[in-house]
Amino acid sequence: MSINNASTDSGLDSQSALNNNRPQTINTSKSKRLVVGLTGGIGSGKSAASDWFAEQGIDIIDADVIAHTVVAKGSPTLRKIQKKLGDWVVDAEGHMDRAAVRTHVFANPAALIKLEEITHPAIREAAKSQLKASTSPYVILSAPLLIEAAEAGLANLCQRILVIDVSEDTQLARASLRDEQSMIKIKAIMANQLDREERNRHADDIVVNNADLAALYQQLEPLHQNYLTLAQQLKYAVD
Ligand SMILES: CC(C)(COP(=O)(O)OP(=O)(O)OC[C@H]1O[C@@H](n2cnc3c(N)ncnc32)[C@H](O)[C@@H]1O)[C@@H](O)C(=O)NCCC(=O)NCCS
Ligand SMILES: Nc1ncnc2c1ncn2[C@@H]1O[C@H](COP(=O)(O)OP(=O)(O)OP(=O)(O)O)[C@@H](O)[C@H]1O
Repeated sequence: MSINNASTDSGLDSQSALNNNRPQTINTSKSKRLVVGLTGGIGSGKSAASDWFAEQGIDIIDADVIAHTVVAKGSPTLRKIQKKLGDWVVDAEGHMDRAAVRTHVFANPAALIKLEEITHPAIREAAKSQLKASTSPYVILSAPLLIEAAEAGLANLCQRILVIDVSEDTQLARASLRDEQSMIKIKAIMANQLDREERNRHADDIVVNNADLAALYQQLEPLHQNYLTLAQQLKYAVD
């Protein structure tokens, strides 16, 4: 069953684009909790957007953070990766050698698949338990591969998808400035992510983050109000 957002006026202007192809509906059969999936390519501004939602009191579940936690030193997930890819994935201190793994998997599609087959189920399980523990009016689930990793099922946990959209030039410039990584490495990661058009097609809401942070926050405010309304409707929906 799905319910309509009674006030179809979401308060969004044309710049803070609601994806017009998508009705303001939410699937109540999934959960009585509104989970908004937040996604975008590398360096698009997911963390900047998450930080703003967190300031509004919204719980954030960050798949990137979980992805780091599940491969902690001595974890079963790291042992599985080591068994699958080789002992070289672990450094002398027993930590995952992230730079070595990154270089290897983004140049070897088969190795990336092997890595994701191990990490994605672990990320999903951890995300599910964080969802259970969360208490805010709605929850943001931030994941770079929300749409790509359909088999990992993160998108299945979400009622709506919010995409942070940015031009590829801005993406490259911001990601390389932040990580001090070469354009080539960032382009290799981008090649393993959806292109903008395809990602935007899956969006319920789209925020364009080509300008400054103030412009980003200005677009997030009406979305936040809309999510609060949808969360209330979902809470009291009758199946
Ligand atoms: C390959 C790894 C070791 C590189 O680690 P590193 O510390 O250099 O990068 P980090 O994890 O901070 O990721 C940086 C960015 O790369 C992108 N990215 C990460 N994993 C992937 C992937 N499997 N496919 C495409 N892009 C990815 C994301 O935009 C992410 O924000 C690491 O990203 C990893 O273990 N990836 C597999 C787990 C995964 O899929 N994570 C994404 C969360 S759903
Ligand atoms: N509107 C903006 N104006 C200026 N800088 C920005 C803006 N949005 C984000 N940034 C900066 O760009 C960089 C990338 O943003 P952020 O870390 O939020 O992206 P991300 O989508 O979380 O990236 P990743 O997928 O790599 O984790 C950061 O240094 C951030 O401070």
